Amino acid sequence: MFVNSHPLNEWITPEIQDRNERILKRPPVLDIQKLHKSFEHKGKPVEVLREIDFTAYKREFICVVGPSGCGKSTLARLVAGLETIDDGQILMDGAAVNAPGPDRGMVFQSYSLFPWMTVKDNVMFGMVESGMSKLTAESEALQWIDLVGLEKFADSYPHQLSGGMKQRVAIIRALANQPKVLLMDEPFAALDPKNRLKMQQYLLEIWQNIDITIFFITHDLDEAIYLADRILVLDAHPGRVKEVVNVPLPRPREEETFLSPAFMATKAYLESLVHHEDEEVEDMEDKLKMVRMVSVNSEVPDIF
Ligand SMILES: Nc1ncnc2c1ncn2[C@@H]1O[C@H](COP(=O)(O)OP(=O)(O)OP(=O)(O)O)[C@@H](O)[C@H]1O
Repeated sequence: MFVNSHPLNEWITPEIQDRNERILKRPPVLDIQKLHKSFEHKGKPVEVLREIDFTAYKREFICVVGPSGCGKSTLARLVAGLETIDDGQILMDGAAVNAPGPDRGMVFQSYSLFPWMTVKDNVMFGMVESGMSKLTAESEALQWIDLVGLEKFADSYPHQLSGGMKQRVAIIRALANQPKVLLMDEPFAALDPKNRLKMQQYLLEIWQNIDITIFFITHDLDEAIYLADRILVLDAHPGRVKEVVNVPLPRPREEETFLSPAFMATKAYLESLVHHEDEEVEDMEDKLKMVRMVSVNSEVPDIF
């Protein structure tokens, strides 16, 4: 008989299991089906994504990780409707994606704010474009600006803001248009570790308070574990789904989450999936053993 002995199962408590099951019963929001994508390179097609199948459910937080060049950004751009699909399909609430649309908001690493507009005008922009009156858009924009603590900067220009502030504006600008899915491609990669953590905390807080599914690309495993309900792990050349990992961590997540044995076990497991798979399997087993010892002794040794 097949026995399910996934290395992370021991960290899945009944509460986490219950939450995971509830998420999978929600309506699917983003449904990627048998997706293929190739690019031309020196006159020849190079396959970047092969047969990607993945479904994200309402209010789920998904992170996508994988080795450099495995097609993470390409996948985000396909979902955004910025690239054409070669084969397969992407459905948003059951409707095929073939162009950008207001149901998908986007935030990238490079701050895509309009430099000639104030913070308030940047946030208002999409709402006014979609037909909202300037007065209503302004009042909504100010509420969003308050939500991320930037009320004193509503009339500032992007160049007067720090990197973290700019990303807060980029996030609320995307959210102000009420998308169903927020696509984020390495949004915090340019920030220093302290500001990065702050931004992750902001994002979790916002996400917990609004009805949004987040599809977040990162190469940072700590970031993925801290944020996600499930992590889509891609393989490279061509990019394929290697595994979808359920994150065995309760919510809300705190800073201490990074030190928990379940976090460390998840990181060790993801490292074994993402980096040099073959030679690191034994190494991962050692790390997982160590994590088990730590949880028994409930002390965190310096080696972590
Ligand atoms: N417009 C394009 N034309 C040709 N090749 C492209 C194009 N966009 C991406 N590629 C190629 O597709 C592959 C996947 O790129 P992509 O940026 O999606 O990977 P990634 O996983 O996001 O990488 P990284 O983690 O390094 O950012 C790379 O080999 C890249 O050179």
